[in-house]
Amino acid sequence: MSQVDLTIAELPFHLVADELERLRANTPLVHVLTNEVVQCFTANTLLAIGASPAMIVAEAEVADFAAIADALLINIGTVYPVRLQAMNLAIDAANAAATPWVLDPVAVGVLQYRRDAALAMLAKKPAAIRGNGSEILALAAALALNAEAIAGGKGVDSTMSSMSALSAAQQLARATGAIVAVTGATDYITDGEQTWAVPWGHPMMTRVVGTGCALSAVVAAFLADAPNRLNAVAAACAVMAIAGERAVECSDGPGTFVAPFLDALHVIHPVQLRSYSE
Ligand SMILES: Nc1ncnc2c1ncn2[C@@H]1O[C@H](COP(=O)(O)OP(=O)(O)OP(=O)(O)O)[C@@H](O)[C@H]1O
Ligand SMILES: Cc1ncsc1CCO
Ligand SMILES: [Mg+2]
Repeated sequence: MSQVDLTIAELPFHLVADELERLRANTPLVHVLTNEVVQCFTANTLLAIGASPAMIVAEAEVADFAAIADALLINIGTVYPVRLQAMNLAIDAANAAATPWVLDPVAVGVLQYRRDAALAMLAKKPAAIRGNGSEILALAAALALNAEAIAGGKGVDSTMSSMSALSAAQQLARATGAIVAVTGATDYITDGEQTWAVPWGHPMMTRVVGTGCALSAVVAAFLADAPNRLNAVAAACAVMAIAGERAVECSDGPGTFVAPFLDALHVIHPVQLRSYSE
C-alpha cells in the first residue's frame, strides 16, 4: 500500500513569478457570483492583478456566460434561493465546458441552509475550495457527517487558525479532488498530499471586508488554463499576501489600506519576485 506523502514546504518565489507571468499573459475572464458586500472590491482586485472580472448573475444569463468565461467563482456569503439557483446553473455550464470553478464556503459552519447548498455543490466537483480555518473545518466535518464538529465561525469570521484546519483541508482535498486553500496567518494550499505554505500577509487584511472573498476570485483567475492547479492556487494566495504586507507599509489603518493594496497588486512583478529567490 502506498503511503500518503504529507510534505509541507514554503512556496518558492520563482513559482509565484511563473504563475503571475502566465496569468498576465492570459488576462483571464473571470465569471464572479459572489456576495453583495464585496462585489466592487473583488472586481477591482481582479483588474489590479491583470484579470477581467464580470459579475453576471441573472438566472437567464449565467449558463451562457459560464460557458465562455475562463474561470468561475461561487461565493455563498449572501446566498438566497434565486441566487443559489443561478449559481448551480453556472456551475453546471462551467463543468460542461471543462471550465474550473472555485467554491468560497462563507460561514458554512454557522447556518444550515448554506451548509446544504455547499455540500450539494461539492458533489459538482469544484477545482478549488478557499476558506478560512472555521469554514474548512466545518465543511470537512459536514462532508464526513461529523455533526458535533460542524458548528464554527463567528459569522463570516474565523475563530480557528489555519494551522488547526490543515488536516481537515488535506482530508477535504482527498475527499473532493479539489485543491483546498485554508487561509489565515499562514495560508496552506493542498491537494491532499503535497502542501504549500504561504507565510506572508498581515492581520490588517482581516480589518477590511472581503480580502478572503477577493482572494477566492484571484484563485479562480490563476486556475484558468492552469497546467498545475496546486501551484496556481498557491500563487494566488502568495500574490495577495505579499500585496497585503506591502500595503500595510503605506497605510495608517483599514481606511487607508485598500488603495495601496490595489496598487501593490498592480505593480507586483515576476522579475522582482524572482529576485527574492536569489
Ligand atoms: N493573521 C494574519 N496574518 C497575516 N495574514 C492574514 C492573517 N489573517 C488573514 N490573513 C490574510 O488575509 C487574507 C484573507 O484571509 P482570511 O482567512 O481572513 O479570509 P476570510 O475570513 O474568508 O475573509 P473574508 O470573508 O473577510 O473575505 C489572506 O490573504 C490571508 O493570508
Ligand atoms: C460581511 C459579510 N457578510 C456576508 S458575506 C460578507 C463578506 C465577508 O465574507
Ligand atoms: Mg470568507
